[in-house]
Amino acid sequence: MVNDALLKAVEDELDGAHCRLRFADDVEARFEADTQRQRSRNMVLAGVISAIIYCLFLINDYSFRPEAFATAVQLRMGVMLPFGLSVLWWVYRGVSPVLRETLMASTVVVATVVSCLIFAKSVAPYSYLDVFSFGLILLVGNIVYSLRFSYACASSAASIVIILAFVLPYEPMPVEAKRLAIFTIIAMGIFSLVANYRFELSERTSYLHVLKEKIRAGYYLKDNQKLSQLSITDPLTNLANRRQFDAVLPVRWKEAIDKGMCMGLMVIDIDYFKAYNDFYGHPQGDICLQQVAKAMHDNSRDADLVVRLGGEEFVVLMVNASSEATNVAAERIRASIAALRIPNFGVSHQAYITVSVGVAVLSPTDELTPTDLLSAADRALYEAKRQGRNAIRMANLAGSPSDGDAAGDLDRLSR
Ligand SMILES: Nc1nc2c(ncn2[C@@H]2O[C@H](COP(=O)(O)OP(=O)(O)OP(=O)(O)O)[C@@H](O)[C@H]2O)c(=O)[nH]1
Repeated sequence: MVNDALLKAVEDELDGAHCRLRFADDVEARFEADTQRQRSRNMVLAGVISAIIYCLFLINDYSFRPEAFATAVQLRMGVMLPFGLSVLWWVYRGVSPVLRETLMASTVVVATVVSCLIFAKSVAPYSYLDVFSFGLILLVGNIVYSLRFSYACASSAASIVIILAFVLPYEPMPVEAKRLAIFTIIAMGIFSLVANYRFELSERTSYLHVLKEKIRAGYYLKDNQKLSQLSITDPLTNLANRRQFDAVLPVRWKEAIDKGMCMGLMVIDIDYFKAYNDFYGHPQGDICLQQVAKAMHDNSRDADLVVRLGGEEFVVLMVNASSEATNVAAERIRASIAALRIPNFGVSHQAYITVSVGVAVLSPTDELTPTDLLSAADRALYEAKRQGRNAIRMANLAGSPSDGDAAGDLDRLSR
């Protein structure tokens, strides 16, 4: 379910959560998926503790009804214990929610039957006192297991009917004691069901609140990521903006020093863009900037940072690029923009939009700064403009990996 729909569903549930013990199907499925594992584990732990205590009741069997002790051992250890442990193993392995609740509720009913059989088997004088303890079985199902409310109601009702069926015809027990025991058991059943209801309701309501906050936190995170992305992106061209360039350049510079790599930088400026703007108008100028930016982006490697510094000036930052590779990349960009064949009637009827590129490549050291690289590329751009535009010029830098690159070669490349 997409988060918007889920959030709406959760809010709807919260609006009506004061008495509902089942969510709409989508939210219920999510609730089960999120809580099932922990719930099964809790139930198994509660089941193991209850099984131990159930078996410890053999001590009472031994002292109250020694003549039925053998039967009690057989029923508690030979029937109830294997049945209960099998159910717990099954639940631990993972079953559907319906089967989990049914299996756990069945242990309550089977424990009631087993306890009633032991009780009915004995005619010892105080054996009937055991009936008062049957209410504990209801407490286990409703509070210790915390069965879902409907299963708690069903298993409590079934257990009470079974107890009535065994206790009412049991002659050695005085009528007053029967009445008191049955009242006590029914009262325990009702009180524990009230607690069970409130527990499930608060569990579900808390879950909804937590889920709602989680979904909202997800939104905030996404919004923050979006905002961060916006703050480092040029809105017109979607290229990186100057802020991103200023943040990334020192990092890549340091990385290049550490790894002994060289760094290439192109400063790219659209030729006669003022004339274009004056002739076609500012909105058309924006479209032209977008086309030029796309060509730059499409003709750069993913690892290169393509930046709109401002106006019609761009930068491409290349790490681990030799002079030759940087020049080839610069030429690819220059040629791709010329190939757009965007007419620039502001200059002449034969003119098209072109760019001039200043290139600088060097191996960063602690003695140099990123500004040295930028200034050198700027000076090279000025040269390219001065010598006629639609050209690439390479800065002649001390420390450049190929100082000897001749401007003449670049001229040939660029024309
Ligand atoms: N449409 C548009 N124009 C812009 C934007 N930013 C800067 N400009 C225009 O870009 C033009 C830059 O002109 P100049 O700096 O004179 O450079 P040029 O005409 O390209 O000349 P050379 O660089 O010497 O080839 C100006 O007309 C600015 O108004 C923008 O975001 N959109």
